[in-house]
Amino acid sequence: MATNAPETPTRPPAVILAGGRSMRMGRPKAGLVLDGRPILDHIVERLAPQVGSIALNLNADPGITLPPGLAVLADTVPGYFGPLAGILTAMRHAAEVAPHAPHVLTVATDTPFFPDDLVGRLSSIPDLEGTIAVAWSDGEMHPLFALWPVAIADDLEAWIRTDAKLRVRAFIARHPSAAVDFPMIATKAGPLDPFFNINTPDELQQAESWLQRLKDPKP
Ligand SMILES: Nc1nc2c(ncn2[C@@H]2O[C@H](COP(=O)(O)OP(=O)(O)OP(=O)(O)O)[C@@H](O)[C@H]2O)c(=O)[nH]1
Ligand SMILES: [Mg+2]
Repeated sequence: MATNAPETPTRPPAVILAGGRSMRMGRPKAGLVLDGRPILDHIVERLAPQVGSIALNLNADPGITLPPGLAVLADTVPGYFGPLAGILTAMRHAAEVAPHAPHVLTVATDTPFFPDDLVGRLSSIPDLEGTIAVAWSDGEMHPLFALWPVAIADDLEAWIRTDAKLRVRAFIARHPSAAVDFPMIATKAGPLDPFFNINTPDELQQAESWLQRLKDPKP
């Protein structure tokens, strides 16, 4: 989605990762509805103030009308090679739409409570250039929430074409990286991990419950 903001290091291009098969959910996660609205609306709303442009990485029809103006990108290396294929697609897209942007941001379509200061904090690490800045919370890495140097796209493509396991963490370990820790969100029902992600119908119900708690006044 085009916004009026220029592409600067603090307003990077962004890609929403939704290219998986959604096997556990049983239907495309990009087509989920949360709080009566498409989950993509929640994601785009949170992302738009933080980034210069937004595209959506998808490999199948999500079965809904997409938010207007969202560029849709199929994997540049087709064959469901996993999230790294989505990250590569994001890097290739960024190189096209924002040739001077050193990084591209990725977020996942199934993680609706991600921080509204995600980009600000990821891009504030020292020596950002050439570094993968990755979100953490509660002692866990969230490797799909990261700023990726576009310059490592060819290395990633070679890795996808040759590595058997295709683990995102293993790819990150090949490059300089920095961890940025995000706090839990306080709710009346206890702490909510901002990177709570929805994989199953049960987790979709949990997300609905968290949303109602977030609407309550802060404890
Ligand atoms: N581009 C792309 N993205 C993928 C692929 N596999 C998973 N992803 C994305 O990676 C993220 C994490 O994957 P999961 O949460 O396991 O989603 P999923 O693979 O669709 O769901 P399951 O089939 O239930 O594992 C999600 O945003 C997926 O859309 C793939 O082959 N290509
Ligand atoms: Mg998966």
